[in-house]
Amino acid sequence: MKLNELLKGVTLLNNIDNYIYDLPIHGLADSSQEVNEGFLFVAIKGFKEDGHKHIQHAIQQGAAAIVGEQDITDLSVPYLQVSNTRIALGVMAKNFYRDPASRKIMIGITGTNGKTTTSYLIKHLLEQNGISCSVMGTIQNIVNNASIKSANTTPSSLILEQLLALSNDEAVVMEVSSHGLTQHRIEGIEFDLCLFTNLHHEHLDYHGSMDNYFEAKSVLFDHLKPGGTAIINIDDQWGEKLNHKLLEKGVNVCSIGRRPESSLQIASIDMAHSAVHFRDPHETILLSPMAGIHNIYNSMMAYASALTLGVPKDAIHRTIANFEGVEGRFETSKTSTGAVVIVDYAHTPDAVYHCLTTAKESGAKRIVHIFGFRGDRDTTKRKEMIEITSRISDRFIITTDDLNSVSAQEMQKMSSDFVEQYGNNKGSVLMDRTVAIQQAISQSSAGDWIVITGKGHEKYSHDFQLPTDSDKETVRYSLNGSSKE
Ligand SMILES: CC(=O)N[C@H]1[C@@H](OP(=O)(O)OP(=O)(O)OC[C@H]2O[C@@H](n3ccc(=O)[nH]c3=O)[C@H](O)[C@@H]2O)O[C@H](CO)[C@@H](O)[C@@H]1O[C@H](C)C(=O)N[C@@H](C)C(=O)N[C@H](CCC(=O)O)C(=O)O
Ligand SMILES: Nc1ncnc2c1ncn2[C@@H]1O[C@H](COP(=O)(O)OP(=O)(O)OP(=O)(O)O)[C@@H](O)[C@H]1O
Repeated sequence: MKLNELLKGVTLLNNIDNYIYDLPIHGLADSSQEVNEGFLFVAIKGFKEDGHKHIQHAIQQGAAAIVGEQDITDLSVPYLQVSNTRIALGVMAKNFYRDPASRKIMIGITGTNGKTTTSYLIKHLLEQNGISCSVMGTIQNIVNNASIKSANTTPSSLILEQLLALSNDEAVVMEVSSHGLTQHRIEGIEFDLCLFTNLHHEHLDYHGSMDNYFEAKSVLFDHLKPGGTAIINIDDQWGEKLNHKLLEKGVNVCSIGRRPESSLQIASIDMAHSAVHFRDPHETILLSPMAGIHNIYNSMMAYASALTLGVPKDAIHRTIANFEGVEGRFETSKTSTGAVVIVDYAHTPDAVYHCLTTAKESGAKRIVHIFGFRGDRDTTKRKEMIEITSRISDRFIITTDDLNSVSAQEMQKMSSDFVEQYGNNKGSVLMDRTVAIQQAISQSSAGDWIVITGKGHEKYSHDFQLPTDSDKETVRYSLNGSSKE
């Protein structure tokens, strides 16, 4: 592609000679390590590194031109200065891959909790009803039915355009994180549906306040196509705020909630059968295929999405029933003594609350909760998490999650202090995650529920005593003596 085509929609801050616009560009890279002959290298000032420091490396690798933010004049290849390289990268990636999103049904989901679950539910409903669907999110990306590892919940704009170009699927459902939004990873993408699940305490280390976090999430809705629909849980206070904001702007909103003004109004929820009765406009019953009130909301969000895209109601009701759940989300095993073991990805106070409450509502007589804190991540949510577990569970064990740059000793001390201060005499600390799980399982009996939260589908990032790589494997090993299925 010629440089002038690539630059459509990009405002340059410096003057370049006209002949440069004819330069052929063979590829785009935002990492100097990925530059090949004839590529354009985009220098990004990141959180850890400054891409501008790698411009010479990119040129050695064969870069034909450089885009950056700094005022640079002495390069051996053309230099194009822009005010924001993350935005420019999005626009150029869209041009380079010829805007694949414009030929697809695009669905974006944001919110603190429920994005992954809702996206898998939507994929299921669409595919069962004849619409092939790619998924991009935390666990993996799935394109043309093949799994592709995901490094981020929301990929960089370059990877996103590459995945979209690869996809032959008719629809794409993607999780859109607040980091992704503030870092312009969806620059240039327009969505047919934008969903808001809820907003709770999370990532305040990054956003500073709930208001900033909300503003970051709201940006997704600026990416709605004209005529697109916003689907919002207005039982969430931030969802209600977003609903007002969008209605004032004249956006189509399908709101979900208990209030009479909800487009899909919940009349009642029957927890025993995971069922929601709603007025649609006549009373309808939707059965959630997964336990817990949070999953009833996730199911309603998916229902509203499929309905808006034209899937008939009866087909949705029929096909939602055979949804098999999502890896690492309330995954259930049973011990030989009749105790229940849950592996769940809850790592926010609200998710922990929902997970433990669901265990209780599902018949737990005694809950043993095993979880840990992530090093270097939002430390302000820890107290709330301990308060919640000490209120709902009968016993809790703080163990190791991802330490990141924090030492095991420091995390152990912090955990012990928190247990002592806020643990209501129910907590203890056992840093080896695998031993904590194994002991809890071996000491359990019928009626006990061992709820292991935080890691869900993820592999361990530390070595532990048992020869296992994830909570699921540790549970299997503790139950059967082997970590394999
Ligand atoms: C803190 C953060 O969000 N970082 C994201 C950001 O990285 P960055 O641009 O700051 O990267 P950097 O390492 O400082 O490097 C700057 C630039 O120098 C370049 N470089 C670097 C080295 C070199 O030799 N040559 C070179 O060119 C890099 O390629 C990069 O372009 O942009 C990258 C591309 O989009 C992201 O992959 C990366 O996510 C990191 C891995 C991350 O962990 N992010 C988390 C916080 C995150 O984004 N999480 C959300 C989900 C949150 C949730 O659970 O809800 C997500 O969407 O994943
Ligand atoms: N609608 C919801 N409301 C509150 N908690 C939820 C909801 N849906 C799921 N959860 C809880 O949050 C955990 C993570 O769910 P899920 O992966 O669907 O959310 P997510 O938004 O994708 O999370 P992340 O951004 O961390 O990947 C679940 O294991 C469950 O405990």
